[in-house]
Amino acid sequence: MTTTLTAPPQAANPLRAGIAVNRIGDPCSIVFFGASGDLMKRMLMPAMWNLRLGDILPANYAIVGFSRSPFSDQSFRDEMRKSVDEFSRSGLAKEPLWSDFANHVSYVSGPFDDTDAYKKLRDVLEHNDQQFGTAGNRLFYLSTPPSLFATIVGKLEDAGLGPHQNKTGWTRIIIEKPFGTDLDSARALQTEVSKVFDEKQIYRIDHYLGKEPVQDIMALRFANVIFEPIWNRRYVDSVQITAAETVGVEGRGGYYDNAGALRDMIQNHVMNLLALVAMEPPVNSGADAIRDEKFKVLSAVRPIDRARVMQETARGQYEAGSIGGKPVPGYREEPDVRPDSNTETYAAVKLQIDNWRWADVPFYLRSGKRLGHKMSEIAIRFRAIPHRLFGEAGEGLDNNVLVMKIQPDEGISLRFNAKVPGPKMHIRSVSMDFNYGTGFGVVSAPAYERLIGDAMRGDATLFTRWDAVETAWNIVMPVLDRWTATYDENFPNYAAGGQGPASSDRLLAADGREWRKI
Ligand SMILES: NC(=O)C1=CN([C@@H]2O[C@H](COP(=O)(O)OP(=O)(O)OC[C@H]3O[C@@H](n4cnc5c(N)ncnc54)[C@H](OP(=O)(O)O)[C@@H]3O)[C@@H](O)[C@H]2O)C=CC1
Ligand SMILES: O=C1O[C@H](COP(=O)(O)O)[C@@H](O)[C@H](O)[C@H]1O
Repeated sequence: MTTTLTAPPQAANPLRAGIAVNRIGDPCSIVFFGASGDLMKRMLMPAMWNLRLGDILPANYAIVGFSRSPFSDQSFRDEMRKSVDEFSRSGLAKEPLWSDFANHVSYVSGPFDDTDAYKKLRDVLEHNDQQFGTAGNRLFYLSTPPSLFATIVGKLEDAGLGPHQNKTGWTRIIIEKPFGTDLDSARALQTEVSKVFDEKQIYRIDHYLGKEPVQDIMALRFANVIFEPIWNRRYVDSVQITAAETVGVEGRGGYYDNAGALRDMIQNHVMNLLALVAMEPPVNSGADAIRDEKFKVLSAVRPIDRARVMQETARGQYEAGSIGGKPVPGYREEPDVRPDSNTETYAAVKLQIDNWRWADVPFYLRSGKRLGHKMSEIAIRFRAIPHRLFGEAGEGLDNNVLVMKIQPDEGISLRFNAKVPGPKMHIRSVSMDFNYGTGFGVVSAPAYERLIGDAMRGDATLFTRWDAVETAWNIVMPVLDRWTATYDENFPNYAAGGQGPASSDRLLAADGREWRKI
């Protein structure tokens, strides 16, 4: 069978020239463990459908859902069609393509610790090789409660589905976050997974890495000559990394109340942003070269002194408030959250990187739920000008700030000072903005599409390697330990819809700085 590539729409905008879709995955069966779950419904199946629409799925593919719910193949397909209709960026699933796609979808029902269920799975995979030409290639996607990751990996091996038992094709595994709940549990999980899979076969997903503006951090830094010379302690005053959300726990209170913002966002997504923005240029653009540099810079993060955790961090928990004019309940009123919960829904941490490039440049990281706006960004604040030429006209000039806007309004913005038109020399801060949507005339694909496609092609660049996961846990552990051990009597301490707790403002004020407004 052959696959036709969809030609990119004709470029009216010169920036679009050269955008081509040529990222077709290898023939394979993809097995989604946790196929009846929330992530599958909202993200993973819509992503598969859009990969099909974009001709990024190979002609020889098969999709297998696996979970306990007793679906037949047909009732699972019907369920998946509903989720595509509701959540796919391409709108309602259209015929005849949907029926063709649905033919490639099947379902295995059973508990993840049941050996017989894996035998059924093995039969389905062998059948797929015959019927769809999937060539023995298998991609297992673990979208299940993390407590089941190790069990599933062990059972795959028991059923003869381990990568080293596969004599005809490749076997890879995508593992959802969180990879562990602390350093020890992450190491224990790694021990179990690595008994069956080699590092090159393991794809630890961090969906932030699949976001276009996050991938663009490397392009901005290493495909331009003007930024890298000033990307260091001589010119940079400080760096702020923010991942602010307006949503609360969205029906995931049971998970979140045992996680909190530090585990849920800082240890993985925000730490990956830090690594990309602070790392040295990799020796090439291969997965290992990039991940070597990410690991190196994370290793250079100064461990937070356990005695100073409360000075170097801030935590918060939201109380009832309003967002976009609508009242929302406090965290402790959310379903499955303990009424006296000590879990932080906001975390801020100040880090230092001990290397030649970044010595003495503070990196301020923050993430929180139920804040005033959704906003993820990296802001590089440059130093003040060394000499004031313009006397009073230059009083109170803002420092230059380069902002990489990850979402929403994906783009890059440079704040600089300019003369206000008129007879007098009056200077004011202005900004030069690039927006991905209008600049390239395309809407970015959701991260899961990019990441699943990459795993099908064996490109691990946008997945987190074990050494980085371990190092990121190492960085947050002193904070986790101290926060867990100390009940915060001030909780809840910020109103939903606001800027976060006052303690977070004090963290920066102590250094004579302020957070950017959310
Ligand atoms: N949902 C989200 O927004 C996000 C989720 N994630 C991660 O994705 C993963 C999945 O999350 P989510 O979809 O929300 O979880 P859900 O709780 O919605 O789904 C869990 C899935 O696992 C299945 N399952 C659970 N226990 C068993 C078992 N013993 N045997 C067989 N199947 C079982 C369930 O099947 P059944 O109900 O049929 O028993 C269900 O399909 C988690 O690792 C989570 O941390 C990461 C980022 C965001
Ligand atoms: O991994 C997670 O990410 C989401 C935020 O993702 P975004 O793409 O909307 O920024 C967060 O809501 C969730 O709690 C967390 O588990």
